[in-house]
Amino acid sequence: MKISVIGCGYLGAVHAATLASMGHSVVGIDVDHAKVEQLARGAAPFHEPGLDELLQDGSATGRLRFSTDIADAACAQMHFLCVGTPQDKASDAADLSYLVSATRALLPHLAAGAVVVGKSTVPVGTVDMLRGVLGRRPDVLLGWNPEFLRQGTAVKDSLVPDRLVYGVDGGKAAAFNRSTGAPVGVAAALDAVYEPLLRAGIPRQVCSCATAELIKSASNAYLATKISFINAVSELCDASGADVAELSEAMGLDPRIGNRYLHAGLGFGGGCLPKDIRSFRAQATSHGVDAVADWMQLVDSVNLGQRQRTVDLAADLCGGTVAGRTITVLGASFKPDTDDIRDSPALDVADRLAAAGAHVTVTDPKAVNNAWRRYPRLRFEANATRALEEAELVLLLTEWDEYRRLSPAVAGSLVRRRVLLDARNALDAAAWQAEGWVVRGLGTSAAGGSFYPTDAPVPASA
Ligand SMILES: NC(=O)C1=CN([C@@H]2O[C@H](COP(=O)(O)OP(=O)(O)OC[C@H]3O[C@@H](n4cnc5c(N)ncnc54)[C@H](O)[C@@H]3O)[C@@H](O)[C@H]2O)C=CC1
Ligand SMILES: O=C(O)[C@H]1O[C@H](OP(=O)(O)OP(=O)(O)OC[C@H]2O[C@@H](n3ccc(=O)[nH]c3=O)[C@H](O)[C@@H]2O)[C@H](O)[C@@H](O)[C@@H]1O
Repeated sequence: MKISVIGCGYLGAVHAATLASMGHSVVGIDVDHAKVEQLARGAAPFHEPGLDELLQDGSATGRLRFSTDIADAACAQMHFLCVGTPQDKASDAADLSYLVSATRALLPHLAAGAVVVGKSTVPVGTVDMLRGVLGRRPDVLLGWNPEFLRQGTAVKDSLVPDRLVYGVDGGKAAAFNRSTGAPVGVAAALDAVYEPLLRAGIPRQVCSCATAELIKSASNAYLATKISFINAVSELCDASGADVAELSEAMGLDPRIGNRYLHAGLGFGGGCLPKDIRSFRAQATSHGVDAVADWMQLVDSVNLGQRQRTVDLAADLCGGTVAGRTITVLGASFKPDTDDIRDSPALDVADRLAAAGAHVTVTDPKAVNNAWRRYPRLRFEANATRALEEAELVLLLTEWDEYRRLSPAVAGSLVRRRVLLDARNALDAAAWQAEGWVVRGLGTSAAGGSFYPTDAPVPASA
């Protein structure tokens, strides 16, 4: 099928490349000339494992090309909208201006009966709004197919997704021919696009556009909820002498709970979860659903609280203040296996430490080039060994494999003081302690012995 993908960032570039790998003829359109030029050369403009190979295959087979000219989308019958929907500068709501301008730009190039499907994450009601933008083109079909890929595993997540969601006008009842049961309209077009995935047994759920929009928002809100829940509990663990890693491992063994997104630490960042929970909050508020709005507010504040908790713990480990201390931060990206620094918890913490007077060196295997210009207070060093030299405190803030594999003995020979704050609870604390390191984590610093306050009243039964 001839397909256009409008917006070739972290989502769109991967979507375009995976569609080409499924045998479709794809043109990716973006307004960013540098990005398009790089993609056209078969080089991903960001670090995403497996993407370079897919781009090169697509270009070698002639099935994948990129352009800055929206007129090049005219050859396609199917168009995927993948532009950004960042947080509005003045509120919690999503900024839909890129979506509106991309749809307006596409409008004059739509063939008769074309299908336009959005993949960007949007507030409920966006499809209805865009139908207005499409205006006098009742022949054009519009639907929503939210995306659930994660950066760092985006190629695999696209080729083997957990599920496909199709939001179509009229929902499930309108998506299939009453007598034959065959899909029609947007559902039929999406089935044709994803035929190899459906053949492999990937489940697809067909629903109304409003439901599809909310499935995506609610999914990210739930993931964020799980993370903030365990992080709130981690604070209780610290206050009571329990260990959150052992706690979450045991909780996760219950299949009704599961252990994924139950890893306590510095919390979530990135270009999606933070802005999506704020957008969800704004949606709930505008629909008068206070419970969801309050819930999202709490999830957000617990998450941001983890950053200050880490800064406070760093000060404790430096004897009360970080001012004048030499600190090394391992990790700058918002999670491992990506160079994306959007709302990176690691950089936020590093910058707060520098603002408090510490001399902070940040190292990262991939994200240094993205970060150094935006954080003038921080010193960047791509080489972890050099970054560790003379440190009085080491913070692990993004758990790249390279840092998980660090030898405590070698690291110990580089630093001035063997003090480690593992804010991702990712390292083997015992192995580091055996090399003379003082190790603290978030919710994992139970020092053995009782934390029962000595002045607490003795229970009557004791
Ligand atoms: N990054 C991710 O892992 C995922 C992102 N999403 C959603 O996908 C959407 C895009 O996110 P990202 O790819 O991360 O953002 P991004 O910022 O990396 O990419 C957006 C791209 O759209 C381009 N663009 C803006 N206006 C345009 C226009 N009028 N015509 C053509 N191109 C235009 C930009 O130049 C940029 O390259 C967001 O709604 C996000 O929430 C959904 C699932 C996963
Ligand atoms: O809408 C999106 O853009 C995407 O957002 C997330 O994907 P992503 O942000 O790429 O990365 P995740 O692996 O979900 O991690 C998000 C953040 O949560 C943190 N995290 C994750 C898991 C955990 O147990 N604890 C934790 O703190 C990570 O360090 C990271 O900062 C969702 O997982 C995807 O399903 C969704 O498609």
